[in-house]
Amino acid sequence: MILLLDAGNTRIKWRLVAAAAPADTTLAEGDLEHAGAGGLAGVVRAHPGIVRIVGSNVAGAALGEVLQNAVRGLLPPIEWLLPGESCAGVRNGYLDPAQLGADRWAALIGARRLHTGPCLVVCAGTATTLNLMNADGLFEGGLILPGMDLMLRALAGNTAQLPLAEAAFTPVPRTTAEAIVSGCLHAQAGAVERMFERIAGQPDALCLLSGGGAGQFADLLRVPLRRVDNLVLDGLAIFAHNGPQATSMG
Ligand SMILES: Nc1ncnc2c1ncn2[C@@H]1O[C@H](COP(=O)(O)OP(=O)(O)O)[C@@H](O)[C@H]1O
Ligand SMILES: CC(C)(COP(=O)(O)O)[C@@H](O)C(=O)NCCC(=O)O
Ligand SMILES: [K+]
Repeated sequence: MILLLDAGNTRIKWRLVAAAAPADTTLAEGDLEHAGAGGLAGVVRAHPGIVRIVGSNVAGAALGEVLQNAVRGLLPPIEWLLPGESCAGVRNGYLDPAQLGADRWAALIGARRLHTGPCLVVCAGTATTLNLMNADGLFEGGLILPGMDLMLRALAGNTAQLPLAEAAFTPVPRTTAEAIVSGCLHAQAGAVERMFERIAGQPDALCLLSGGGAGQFADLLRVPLRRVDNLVLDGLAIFAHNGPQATSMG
């Protein structure tokens, strides 16, 4: 079995897949808090038969080291996905390919397997990223904005009168909490819809939406939409089976 790790800025998501391709069957999955990252050892011990760990990490080298130290002596070094020029049919259009977040790169690799038409790959996590990929598998570029929770916390933490709001989306808000929540949801959904306009006229254009925050604004989106549980882990599974092995970091 291969243990896949998606270390994001809020949580570490993990998934177990078979060592032989195709790896589209999830054998087990879960998540760890950053503070509990050492618990990766427990995940490995609880699932005998893991032979490799393949991961992406955008949460810093220190967290990568904690994860690596947790499994030292149990398994070979974690193979970290590092964004490059191309992988599994996806080409990286960033001016400096290495500058792209490893999670965005993995999500694009996962997306390409699910849809070969033009797509907007949206990952709603700590940050929300919107990534445009054309029908040839070229990642053309994309956007980064604060995720919904970050937007809410930025308002609460930097104003005198605004609370950390909890409310439902309301078209024309008449309370502060509704105004905040609806404003931030419009910002998330609006960014998606505006970016999707770039491909909307093309045949088979699709928005793929993934990430822990996806459920907060999925219902608001007026675009052809497919929800995917975790595109980053999907892409890591493909990388694990197709990509170069044994890249270590941290
Ligand atoms: N159990 C959970 N723990 C933390 N965040 C959660 C949970 N369930 C949903 N969320 C939402 O998911 C977001 C984090 O999504 P995730 O994809 O894990 O982010 P990241 O990849 O940046 O760590 C949070 O901002 C929150 O809105
Ligand atoms: C944009 C991100 C912070 C998203 O991280 P996440 O919300 O998934 O934790 C991460 O992909 C990142 O640090 N990217 C590097 C810069 C870039 O992709 O251009
Ligand atoms: K994200």
